[in-house]
Amino acid sequence: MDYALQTRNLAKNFGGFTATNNVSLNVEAGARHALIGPNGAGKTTLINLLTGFLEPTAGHVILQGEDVTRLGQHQRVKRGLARTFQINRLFADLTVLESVTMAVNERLGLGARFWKPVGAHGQAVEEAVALLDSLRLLDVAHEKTRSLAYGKQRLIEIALALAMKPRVLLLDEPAAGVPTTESRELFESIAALPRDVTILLIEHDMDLVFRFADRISVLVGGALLTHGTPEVIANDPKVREVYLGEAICA
Ligand SMILES: Nc1ncnc2c1ncn2[C@@H]1O[C@H](COP(=O)(O)OP(=O)(O)OP(=O)(O)O)[C@@H](O)[C@H]1O
Repeated sequence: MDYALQTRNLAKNFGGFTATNNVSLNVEAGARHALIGPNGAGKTTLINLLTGFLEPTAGHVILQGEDVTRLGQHQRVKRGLARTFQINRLFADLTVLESVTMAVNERLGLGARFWKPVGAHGQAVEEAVALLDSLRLLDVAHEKTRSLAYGKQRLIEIALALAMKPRVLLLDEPAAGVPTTESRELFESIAALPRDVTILLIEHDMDLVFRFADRISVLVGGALLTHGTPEVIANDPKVREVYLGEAICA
């Protein structure tokens, strides 16, 4: 099996509290893999361990077969790991095209030269335009990011992560705070991303998870409860017990 991202017996303690408990996760190359679990299950902590924002207490993170446990965040990005955040991190006063061009520039090592006219960096602009086109965002290219609907802003954050040309994209609640009317469209755009980008997604909205994911891992109390296809997860009594009272449907 070809895995894009794996953890081996990963653990994280905060003082005497175990937030990540011996997690061995396998994310297949090309998968749309969702990480679910109740509040406080340790999903964000696990993502932070994967990106290198947090150092594990024990265990390993393996990115495309390479042990990256000792590498910093920047080095993991260079090796193809990108993420989005739960909170909005856009520069409100830049246009969509300026924002994405800046991200491409950063990857190309040209620095974040957002004070220069975007026309100054032909290659980066061309690439940014192609990226916006693939996400059906060209019509808003010259609008300020702050003027856009929140669902579109979240999509632009994904565009910024894609500008890093990742092999693995970690999406931390991309639909958080997005009205239901917009979240469907947002997920359609995420579902249409090319399969050469593996996606690991944290999402609370079970309806979106079951529409989107082809693999699901369930975290409870910092440990992996189970994993499998959406059908297997939806019919697992252990999972139903955890989500008692919440709708789980395949
Ligand atoms: N820096 C920290 N110091 C101490 N405890 C922490 C820290 N970060 C997280 N925790 C604790 O670890 C547990 C897991 O938190 P985490 O944010 O990873 O869960 P989550 O599954 O992402 O939750 P949610 O769905 O609510 O975002 C929680 O009990 C949290 O209080």
